[in-house]
Amino acid sequence: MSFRIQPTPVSRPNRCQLFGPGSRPQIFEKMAASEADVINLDLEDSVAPDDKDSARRNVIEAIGDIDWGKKHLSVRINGLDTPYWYRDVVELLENASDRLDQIMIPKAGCGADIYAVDALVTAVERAKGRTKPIGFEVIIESAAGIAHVEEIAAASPRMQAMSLGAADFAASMGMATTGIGGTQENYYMHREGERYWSDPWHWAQAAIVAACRTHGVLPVDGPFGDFSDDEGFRAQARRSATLGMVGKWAIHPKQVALANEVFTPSDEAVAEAREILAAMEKAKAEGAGATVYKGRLVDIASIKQAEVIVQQAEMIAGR
Ligand SMILES: CC(=O)SCCNC(=O)CCNC(=O)[C@H](O)C(C)(C)COP(=O)(O)OP(=O)(O)OC[C@H]1O[C@@H](n2cnc3c(N)ncnc32)[C@H](O)[C@@H]1OP(=O)(O)O
Ligand SMILES: O=CC(=O)O
Ligand SMILES: [Mg+2]
Repeated sequence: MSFRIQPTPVSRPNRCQLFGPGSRPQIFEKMAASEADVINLDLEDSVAPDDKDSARRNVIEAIGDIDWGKKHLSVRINGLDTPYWYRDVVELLENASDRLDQIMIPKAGCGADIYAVDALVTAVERAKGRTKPIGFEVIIESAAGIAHVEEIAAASPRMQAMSLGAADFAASMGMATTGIGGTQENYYMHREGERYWSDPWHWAQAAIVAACRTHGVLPVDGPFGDFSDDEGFRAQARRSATLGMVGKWAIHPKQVALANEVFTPSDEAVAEAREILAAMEKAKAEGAGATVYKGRLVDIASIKQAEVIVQQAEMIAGR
């Protein structure tokens, strides 16, 4: 640990981010009524080129007209390699109501990408006298993005969250798959006639978590494409939670409950974490820095581990 204290990310539940195409306004009310913590209205890859202008209008209208409750409301703009993104930013910030919380920048490739969007957002905010600063979330979904993940996490005080986008990431890396997240048939170890599947997303997720935790940004797992595979989704989400991610996208409403289930600490996990804290209080009172809990070592680091779980549970309960 450096002498510099690890920054704390924004304190809000981010267990599930529900996506919906901006070109499909019929589902916006359903998105608002869902149990997702974050809503992502999409102007990017789920919207066909001919629908970009109308999707932008739909989204701007819906931000003001629909009751989004306590949800964190985000719009995914188009990538900086397209002719659409600057209009997305300008029209959103000139015309959308203050209910808009965040914009999501896809295909972030370097810190300068975030700087460019920040400069434009800041100029429009000032010109329009917007007093609520817009937050940023980004998607790491290219070779360049993962190579520059730390400078991206540090690129702006607006940065709140960072997701792994498995689909574009796989394409950019030249991975031999059309699957979006989850187990990949050919990614296995072989031993004595048996196959043992490994996790091709692991290293990118770990890099994202490390960059996010260094700079006080929420790490999030992106899409799981096969929405008929609940157990596959759960397994992917559990691996992400174990690595330190705080939530996962839902690309279909049936994935919302699955994400909430995995990223809400269970009663058992919270009870055990509280017991560890109590055991360490007792140890401290007795002048010890380490003790035994259920036959295993717990020490001062265990306090920090247990606090992660308790604080996450309390934040979710208090939302
Ligand atoms: C790789 C990436 O970039 S992922 C992020 C971008 N992609 C997206 O945003 C895609 C988001 N998802 C969708 O567009 C849709 O869920 C699809 C295309 C996958 C499936 O849509 P459908 O064929 O309509 O799904 P299905 O028939 O199972 O829908 C069941 C119900 O959920 C509703 N629904 C579908 N998608 C959503 C959604 N994203 N949010 C809320 N409700 C939804 C449907 O309107 C339907 O409602 P009803 O029962 O009242 O009629
Ligand atoms: O945008 C998300 C992705 O997986 O690509
Ligand atoms: Mg993508």
